[in-house]
Amino acid sequence: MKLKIAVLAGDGIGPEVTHEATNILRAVAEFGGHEFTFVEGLIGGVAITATGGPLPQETIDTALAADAVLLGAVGDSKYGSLPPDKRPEAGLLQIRQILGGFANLRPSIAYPALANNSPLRPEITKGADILFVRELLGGLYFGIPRWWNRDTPVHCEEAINTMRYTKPEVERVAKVAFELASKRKKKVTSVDKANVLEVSQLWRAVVTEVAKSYPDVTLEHQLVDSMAMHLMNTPRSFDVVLTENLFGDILSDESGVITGSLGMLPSATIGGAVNLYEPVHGSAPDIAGTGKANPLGAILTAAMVLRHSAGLDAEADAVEKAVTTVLEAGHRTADIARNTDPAHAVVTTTQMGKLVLEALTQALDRSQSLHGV
Ligand SMILES: NC(=O)c1ccc[n+]([C@@H]2O[C@H](COP(=O)([O-])OP(=O)(O)OC[C@H]3O[C@@H](n4cnc5c(N)ncnc54)[C@H](O)[C@@H]3O)[C@@H](O)[C@H]2O)c1
Ligand SMILES: CC(C)[C@H](C(=O)O)[C@@H](O)C(=O)O
Ligand SMILES: [Mg+2]
Repeated sequence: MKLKIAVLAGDGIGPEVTHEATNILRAVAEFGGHEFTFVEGLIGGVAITATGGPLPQETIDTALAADAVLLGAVGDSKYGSLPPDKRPEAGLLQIRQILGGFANLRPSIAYPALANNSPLRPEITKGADILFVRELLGGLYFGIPRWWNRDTPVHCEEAINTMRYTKPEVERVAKVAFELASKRKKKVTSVDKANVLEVSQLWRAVVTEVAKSYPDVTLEHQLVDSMAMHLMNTPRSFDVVLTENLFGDILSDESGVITGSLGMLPSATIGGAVNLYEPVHGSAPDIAGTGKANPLGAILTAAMVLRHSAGLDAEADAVEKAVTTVLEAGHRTADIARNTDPAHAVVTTTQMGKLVLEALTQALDRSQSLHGV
């Protein structure tokens, strides 16, 4: 099959982890005789430096002409004092809006091999397998009005963001959550703040209505504050967790504790003109350029590209299995090296990428010989 992938590596560790993810995609293409092409584009701080803005028109054109967009991360403290609409992050929000995907899927799995890396006890995390469905185009991120009443945040006395949702916006993302839950453990936990916010009351009413079309799926509602606590206390009790934009941003990072590291979490955004794939983590300026970045979130994101944009489910499974194999063999980047066997040296970003590539190549070789190819 043919797949044109726009690669927007971005800032900080973005290019480091994206490089490992594209290596995996190239290997899958080579083995299967697929034609994957990669077209690079600028976004974030690197785009500001090169062109003056965080999302050049050329990048928009590249992304819209692609079958899938693979993004690393954006964010650079150099541009930290710019107003929100000029910062690197604005490029990310704009590309999300332009591509139009509204359902951001963020799986969070407790890998048995990483059970001792989580600050949570293994008996709490064991078997946890959560899929966050985060609404990505609404809420406080995009609501109008938004402003501050002077030129800079330092001098302003008042600032406004608006949390706004319409019924169709909630309906369409809720349907995605119920569809996915009906193929999993058949439970949706909808997160809101309906005890205080009108927007959340609308959210709850619409989700309850959508649930009626999925009688085999159980729906529960949780208020976001206690949800943050339940997530750490009983992660195994959740299946699909449906949230508005900001609540999903916060809770999905929190779920990195279940997996063992934020660097392990992938995501895929579906429902728009072109699917957008990005690891959940940011540009991690504290470790950029040190070889400490964990590429597994980006590699697992590549697996989501294979599943959701290429229809290559077996290959996606093979990439995920290769990650598990490498973890089970004891290999660790620094972020997942807590309580590990001291016999295993901590590996760098590149070494981890190579290890997954080797495990994947071996698995693909085996499956080819099994099928007599
Ligand atoms: N999708 C994105 O592009 C995205 C997502 C989140 C944050 N950001 C941006 O990134 C910048 C830094 O934000 P932050 O520090 O709050 O969040 P971050 O996700 O970049 O980092 C949080 C912590 O997790 C660690 N970490 C993150 N990814 C890791 C990985 N792959 N391997 C090992 N450790 C990893 C970092 O070292 C840091 O200690 C900000 O400018 C923010 O806006 C971008
Ligand atoms: C960088 C930022 C705009 C982004 C978000 O808030 O959506 C990030 O935190 C994420 O989780 O993808
Ligand atoms: Mg986030």
